[in-house]
Amino acid sequence: MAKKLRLGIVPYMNAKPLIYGLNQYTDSIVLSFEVPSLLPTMLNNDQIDVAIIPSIEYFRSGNYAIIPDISISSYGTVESVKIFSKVPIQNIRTAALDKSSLTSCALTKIIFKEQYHLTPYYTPWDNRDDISGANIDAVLLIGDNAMKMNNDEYITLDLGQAWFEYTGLPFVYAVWVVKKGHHIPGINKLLRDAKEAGIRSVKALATIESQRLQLTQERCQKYLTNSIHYNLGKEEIKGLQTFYQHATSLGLAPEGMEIVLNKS
Ligand SMILES: C=C(O[C@@H]1C=C(C(=O)O)C=C[C@H]1O)C(=O)O
Repeated sequence: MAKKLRLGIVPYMNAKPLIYGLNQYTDSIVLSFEVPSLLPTMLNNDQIDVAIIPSIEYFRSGNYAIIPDISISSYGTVESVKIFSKVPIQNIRTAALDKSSLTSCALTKIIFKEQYHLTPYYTPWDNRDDISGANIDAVLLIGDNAMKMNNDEYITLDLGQAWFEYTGLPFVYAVWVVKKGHHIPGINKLLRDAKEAGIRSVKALATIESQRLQLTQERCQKYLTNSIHYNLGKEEIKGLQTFYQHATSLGLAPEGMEIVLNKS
């Protein structure tokens, strides 16, 4: 029997439209679900062949080629990448950053430093911990945990919105990648077709996710159609390059990396 293609993907609602169309390939594809910060290591260790990885990691590594036309992005409000603060944003002195994230941790540092002139003391955050009892001013949460948080108890900052106000550009959180030189015939088309099928089925997906997360169907559908975007066109590439420039200027990524798209 031919070896199955191993895909690594984040477990959050935002990624579901990208994999919905792959359900029909259970004989030839196996999906592994893991938090974004761990997927690059799995790819490097050859535990998987293709992965959705945090965009910052693409620039840190230099070892990957990006599958064209697909991303997890926002064009303004993202809803699921948020600072939850106990104090006004300008007064944050200690901030804990979701350990599951890499890109949004970098984005937090960029927005805090460049927009708010803040350099808080940063610590990692395990999202099983209790925020109200923790000795920190603010927490960055991403994904389903951020969606499920009660906004009323905190001052919040939506980082997709903050980025858009700052740059006028979309923000790219994650991209599908393969290791450079790892030729997987047909992978670009397979993942693009899957994305298109997922987007066509977004209503059904929102219903499934609303039950899983105990959120309303309307909220899930709005999130998957208005907040999260799945293209990687000219504007998103510009957003990605602009993020990379800010990241290098703060020492969060090495200089000299190029955007390389996967050919097959
Ligand atoms: C928008 C999101 O994008 C995610 C954020 C990531 C990060 O911060 O490293 C990585 C993958 C994406 O799934 C989210 O999960 O809320």
